[in-house]
Amino acid sequence: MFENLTARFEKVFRFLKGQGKLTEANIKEALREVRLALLEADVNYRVVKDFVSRIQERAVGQEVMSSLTPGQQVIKIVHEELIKLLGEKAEPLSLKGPSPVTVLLVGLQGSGKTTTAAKLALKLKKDGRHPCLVPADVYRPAAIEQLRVLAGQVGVPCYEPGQGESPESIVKAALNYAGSQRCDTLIVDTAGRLHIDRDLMEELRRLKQILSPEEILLVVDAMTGQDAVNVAEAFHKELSITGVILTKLDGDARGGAALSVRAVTGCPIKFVGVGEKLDALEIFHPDRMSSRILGMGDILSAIEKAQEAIDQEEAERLFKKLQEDSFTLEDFRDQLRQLRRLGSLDQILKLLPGTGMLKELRNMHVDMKELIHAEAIINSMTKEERRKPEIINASRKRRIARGSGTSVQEVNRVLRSFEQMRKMMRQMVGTGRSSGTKAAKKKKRRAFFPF
Ligand SMILES: Nc1nc2c(ncn2[C@@H]2O[C@H](COP(=O)(O)OP(=O)(O)OP(=O)(O)O)[C@@H](O)[C@H]2O)c(=O)[nH]1
Repeated sequence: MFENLTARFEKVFRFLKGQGKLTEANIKEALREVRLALLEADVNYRVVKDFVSRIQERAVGQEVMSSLTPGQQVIKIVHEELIKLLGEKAEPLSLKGPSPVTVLLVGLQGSGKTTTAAKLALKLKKDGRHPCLVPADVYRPAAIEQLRVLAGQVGVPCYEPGQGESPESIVKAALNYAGSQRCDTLIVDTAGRLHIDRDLMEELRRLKQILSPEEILLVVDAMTGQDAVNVAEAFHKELSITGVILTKLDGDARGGAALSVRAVTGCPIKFVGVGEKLDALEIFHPDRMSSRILGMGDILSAIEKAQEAIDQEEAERLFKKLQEDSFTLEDFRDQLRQLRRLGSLDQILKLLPGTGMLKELRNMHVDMKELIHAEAIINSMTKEERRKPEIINASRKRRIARGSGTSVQEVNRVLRSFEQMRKMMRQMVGTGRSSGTKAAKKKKRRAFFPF
């Protein structure tokens, strides 16, 4: 998402930076490009018009014209205005009411409500809360089963409705159920329709009345572009939603919904869904998103993602072993496991400045299958072989390949990677004999474990 928009912005910025002195005509030309880029990204027309005119007003003013770096100043203004458009700052969930507090999830069919309910439960659980899932979508029985399965995967309780129970009765019973399970937060998944209709809105209003939810979050599919904004406007009018969760931001939607929803409805985007996996829900940070869209990267999110996946203590332990030259194939396997947890390296690369433009990096990804094979190969070795790989001769290689269901070539590849890594490390740290200063050693360690 946003790739086209980012490429267009980068082009405009190159043009602006290339001008020693900016004239009003230059700025107008650049802003014409900005306007076109936003319209092509499916941003709401009114939003684009206001956004561009705000930038124009500031860009042709004193602030820029008298500056020594006018191009940079305009870029700064675009960045600031984009942050404002996206909502200024991250808006956390408000879960302060008496226990259990309720989060009501609403939205059209297929927007990702059920998945998002489970993702949210996982996030709250990680934050130390005790959420409970409530399926109130009685029109699609599979939705109840889907939520029950997801609750099992996330490890949170899920209320089981009785046969033919109405949504109103489900949520009333779920309030008692939450008490019995010592849950402090109810996350209620409601029914979706293909279009907004009267019956649905009335049902949602009744649920709202029973539950007095702290949060009513509208789940919208970013891939639906302008429609997402219309849906948000309609739900807000009927239910006074407290926030929006934009799903499928990992897809190739043009991004218009993300850029218009806040401006059109006045409701904050609180979370974004960035994948089908249950941990693919992120807090929406307007400043980080703005940097990402403008091709300035989003280093903070990249660091957070990597830190979540990498066990720092384990990384330190492995580094120490490398430094002491006592790194074995067992340690190599531990490291591969960490890499596997990192999962989508390509997602992290996308968050780094400039890399969005590099095609080869964009297409780069950690080949999970290869990592799994490498682990199986190491698992098929004896303890002695893992500690002293030099004893692995041709017949041992054949045995290891058979045992791991791979080939001798693959075994050779793993052994080669392991050797290369050791060699590289010896060069970097001088086999632990390096008498570098503490700071130099720290720098070397960073070079190896960039996170
Ligand atoms: N790529 C991607 N897929 C998502 C995301 N969120 C949800 N999905 C997928 O979207 C599809 C629909 O999600 P559901 O959670 O079943 O949608 P729903 O809104 O509950 O649908 P109804 O119960 O029919 O109203 C599923 O295949 C999800 O895996 C996301 O952030 N990214």
